[in-house]
Amino acid sequence: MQLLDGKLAAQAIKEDLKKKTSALQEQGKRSPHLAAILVGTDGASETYVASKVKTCAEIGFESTLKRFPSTISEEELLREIEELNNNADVDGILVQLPVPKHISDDKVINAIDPSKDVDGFHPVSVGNMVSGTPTFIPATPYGILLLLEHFKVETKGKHAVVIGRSHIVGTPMSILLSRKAYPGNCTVTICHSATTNLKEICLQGDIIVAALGQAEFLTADMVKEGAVIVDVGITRVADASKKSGFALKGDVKFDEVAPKSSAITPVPGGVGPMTIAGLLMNTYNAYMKKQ
Ligand SMILES: Nc1nc(=O)c2c([nH]1)NC[C@@H]1CN(c3ccc(C(=O)N[C@@H](CCC(=O)O)C(=O)O)cc3)C=[N+]21
Repeated sequence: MQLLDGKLAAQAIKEDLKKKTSALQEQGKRSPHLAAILVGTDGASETYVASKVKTCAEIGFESTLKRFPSTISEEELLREIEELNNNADVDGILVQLPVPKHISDDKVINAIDPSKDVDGFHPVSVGNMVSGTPTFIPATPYGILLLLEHFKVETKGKHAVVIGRSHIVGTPMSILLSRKAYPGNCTVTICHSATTNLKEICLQGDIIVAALGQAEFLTADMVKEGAVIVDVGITRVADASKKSGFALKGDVKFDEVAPKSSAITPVPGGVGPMTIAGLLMNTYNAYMKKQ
């Protein structure tokens, strides 16, 4: 069993971006700049955004974190996005989701200039991905592709089973894995809450991407011997023995699935760090497109 170590793969990508950024600075150019908007004080969102900002600093990217109380109006938030759209020194804009209920996700996503849409959620980015001329791929699927590439996982002709059909992970992941380019060229099955024979389908999977958001859902009896397992889930489960009061659990029951798999991502330290790597790659690409 090979551990698909996302921390390690993300480190290699970060080092590469750091070198590229120093080269830009030596030419007297400014650095790529990511602007993140965080609304409210959700614990997990705080952690992720802090991690994105910290990683920018590590590799020499500029970053701006704009924080707003959960009482901010939709109108005001849209104005803030517009301001970042018009700021020529900002390459990538990310609005950490979820936003409070009185604010429309769709309006927020649509407000972002597609040339700065490093999350890849804007309809223009989605359209470009589907029509085979991707501009920005959502960070998590992008990170997973980079991870498979880093560890040279064979994907051609494999049956990939994607569990979950979210716009952020399941849907784009299934599209990307079906493309001809490596890593891809898979036969893809998407499973979801209305799938009746999930276990039978999973047992056929050479590659399983678990992205349904249910802690320890995928068990050993659902997995074929030698399958490659990508665990996208990250759920905080109460755990009194931890200083934080919680443990992070993936969508895969790691201890029993790992021995059966040929390769598997851990949680934490798997897809999470690669999501950040995907976001930084998108930010760098946004910067380069403007040059
Ligand atoms: N507009 C938007 N873009 C996002 O990309 C986005 C978002 N909203 N909302 C929430 C999800 C979640 N997400 C993660 C990023 C890093 C880790 C990560 O680094 N996780 C660490 C553990 C971090 C911890 O201790 O909690 C790991 O898996 O090793 C996880 C999850 C980005 N998201």
